[in-house]
Parts: sequence; structure tokens; C-alpha cells
Amino acid sequence: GWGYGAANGPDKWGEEFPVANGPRQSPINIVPKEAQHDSSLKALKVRYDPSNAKGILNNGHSFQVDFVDDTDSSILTGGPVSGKYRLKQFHFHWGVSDDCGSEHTVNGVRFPCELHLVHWNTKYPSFGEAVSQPDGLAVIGVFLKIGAANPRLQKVLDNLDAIKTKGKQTTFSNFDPKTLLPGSLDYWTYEGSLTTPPLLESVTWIVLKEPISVSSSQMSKFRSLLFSAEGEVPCNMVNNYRPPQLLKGRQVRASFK
Ligand SMILES: NS(=O)(=O)c1ccc(NC(=O)NCCCCO)cc1
Ligand SMILES: [Zn+2]
Repeated sequence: GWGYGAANGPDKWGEEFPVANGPRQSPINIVPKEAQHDSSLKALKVRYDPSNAKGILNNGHSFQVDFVDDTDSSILTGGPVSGKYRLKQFHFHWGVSDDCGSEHTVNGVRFPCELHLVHWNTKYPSFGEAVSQPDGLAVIGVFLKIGAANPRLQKVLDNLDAIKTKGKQTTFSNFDPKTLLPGSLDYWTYEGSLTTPPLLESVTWIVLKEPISVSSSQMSKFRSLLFSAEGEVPCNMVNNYRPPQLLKGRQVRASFK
């Protein structure tokens, strides 16, 4: 199956997933000076219920924190979207060193890590239905920048020892992902895709301008995870990011001046 190695990585995904060369692929390089301020863009509104946190899973590509999404208790509204989008999961992408790891870049600058909060449009009956619709998903992207250790992120990282290998999961409850957001919710937005196979072109991307902090030693914690399952030859979970894709005429809008 697909991965991030030389034999199965991003340059090879188009062989099995031809949409990899489609018109609205993600991530992209964001050039702030070319992003148009759109005064009609609303403020982003997120309301998360910490009791919806369900579990934390090593899925062999990243790790994700899954949420109960059978009610409208953890939703994203406003911003560039219309209607309500329910939080399904959040996960991260990171590098083997602090000079790479994010999927989106800003003026070509790569961050060591990027957080994705994945939401689906409640006009569809389920995530599985929404994921193939052009307005099916909304993903909030948050850059992590090396600085002071982040105590709110540490609550997530403290659980990684229990999910070291592919397929391992453990319960993870009472966590508010809002604590992982920066002070400002200023954002760039554009129409894109999932950044991993099946690369479906169903995502309204909402990339926050302000990063949150992560320490270098916290980054080492991410890198202690394995792509491989227990009993397999160990393969460190690093560089699980897709590089920026062609804009192909898309407009990137800014919610701020
Ligand atoms: N990195 S990303 O663009 O935020 C992302 C989010 C979800 C997924 N995929 C997912 O949640 N489920 C797999 C897709 C099922 C398709 O039937 C892939 C990439
Ligand atoms: Zn992602």
C-alpha cells in the first residue's frame, strides 16, 4: 500500500490514484502577498465538546485522535463554509528534523509539523458520504513552530507510548482540541483535497496564519512512533507529509488584511 517511502511515496501515488494530478490537489505553497483579502469571509467559529474525544490510533501513516460524531456537539461553522461541519478526527504531519514536516508552506517556508482538524458537512448523512463530495469536508490546518514546550499538546503526546506501532489504539477522553488552536483564528482558505490517498477533491482548506508552539524534544516524541506494525522491521514514522502541489489557477483568500 501507499506510504511515504521511495517506492510508495507521494511521487508514486498517481499510479493508483490518478486524481493525484487533478485540478484541486493539496497541500499548496501559500504566498500571502498573492492571497486576496475577502471582506465577505466570516469569522471562524469552532465549538468542541471535550467529552466527544474517543480514542487515539496509530493508523500506519500518522496518529489520529477520533471523536464521537453522531451529534452536532463538536462543530465548525462560519469562516468560508456554509452550514455545519462536524469534527471527526485530528492528526499531524511531521519531518525527520525540525526543518521540514508541514504539508502547506508559507512563502516556501516549511514548519516542523502541521495539525489537521478534519470536519465533515452535516448536509451529508456520514463522513463516508461526505468525503467524496466537493463541499464534503473542511480541514483546519495549524502550523507548529519550534519554541517553548506546549503543555496542551503534551496531553496528546503522553499517549504515544501506548500506540507506538501501526494498528495500536487506546482510549483518549476528555480532551478539547480548541486548546490546540492559536490565539488568532485569522486564516487563508482555498478549495483542495485530502493530502493522502485517496486524495479526494472534497476539502475546503482553512489554514491558520498564527502557528502554535512545539519544543524540539516534543518533536522527538512524534518521531518515536513507527510506521511498522509490532513484530515487523521497525520503520520510524517521520516525513509523513506530501509536498506542495500546483495551484492550477486556484485563488487563495485571506480572512484578514
Ligand atoms: N491530511 S488530510 O487531508 O487532513 C486527510 C484527512 C482524512 C483522510 N482520510 C480519511 O479520513 N479517511 C480515509 C478516506 C476514506 C475514503 O473512503 C485523509 C487525509
Ligand atoms: Zn492531514
